[in-house]
Amino acid sequence: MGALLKLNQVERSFGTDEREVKVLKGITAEFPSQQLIALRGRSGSGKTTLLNLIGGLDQPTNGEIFFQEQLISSLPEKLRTEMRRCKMGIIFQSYGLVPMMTVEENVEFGLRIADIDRTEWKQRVAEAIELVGLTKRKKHRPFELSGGEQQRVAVARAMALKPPLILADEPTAELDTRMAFRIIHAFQELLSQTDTTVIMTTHDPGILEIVDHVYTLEDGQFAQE
Ligand SMILES: Nc1ncnc2c1ncn2[C@@H]1O[C@H](COP(=O)(O)OP(=O)(O)OP(=O)(O)O)[C@@H](O)[C@H]1O
Repeated sequence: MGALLKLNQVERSFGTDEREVKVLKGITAEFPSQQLIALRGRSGSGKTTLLNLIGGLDQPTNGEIFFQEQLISSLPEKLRTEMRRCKMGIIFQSYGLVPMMTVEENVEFGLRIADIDRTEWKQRVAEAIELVGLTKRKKHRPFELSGGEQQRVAVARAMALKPPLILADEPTAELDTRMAFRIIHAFQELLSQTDTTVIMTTHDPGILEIVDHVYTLEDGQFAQE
């Protein structure tokens, strides 16, 4: 099989005419399976915009995005949602947890909507919650947890799915160094056992050093490394 994800001259602008802002100006790249990839760039450089496009939460102004060799950038919203639920783990602050559900229920819900066989739920949920160190808090609801703990629930929800692609926007931003590396090692373990690729935004120099590849967004394009 070819690359897991291909971006072909992807552009995204916001606004029109003289108020138009060109955020992404032609991104071309290929991302294989089983990679831990970091995306960096200064504030406003378009990292979140790019993750939204890859996750099908937004569509490019021009250009194409292929995921598992399927052109996803022009799929209708319903199909993009289905693809995201089944094949992507999303760790974004705005892609929130369900407030009325406990930690366990939130992680299980991700499996339910992805149509994962019910017999696998219990073990996958317990494993993922253990990986992010929240076993003692599994009966709590999100509002009873700190920001960093909520972020770890989102990580567990994505990890339990074991999807081909995990997209994570600053997944370690609110965590202390020890917990941040625990999460990164959990990503590494997942991708050594499955075909998962993780694309995450980060500014953390320690993390940038241990990932497989770093892409830097500069002036709407990937800078040459
Ligand atoms: N829906 C939108 N409408 C108008 N402008 C937008 C929209 N979304 C993003 N932008 C603009 O696009 C630019 C890039 O934003 P984006 O959130 O992708 O940056 P970022 O690199 O993730 O920044 P940060 O590191 O601060 O999170 C910003 O100038 C932002 O104002």
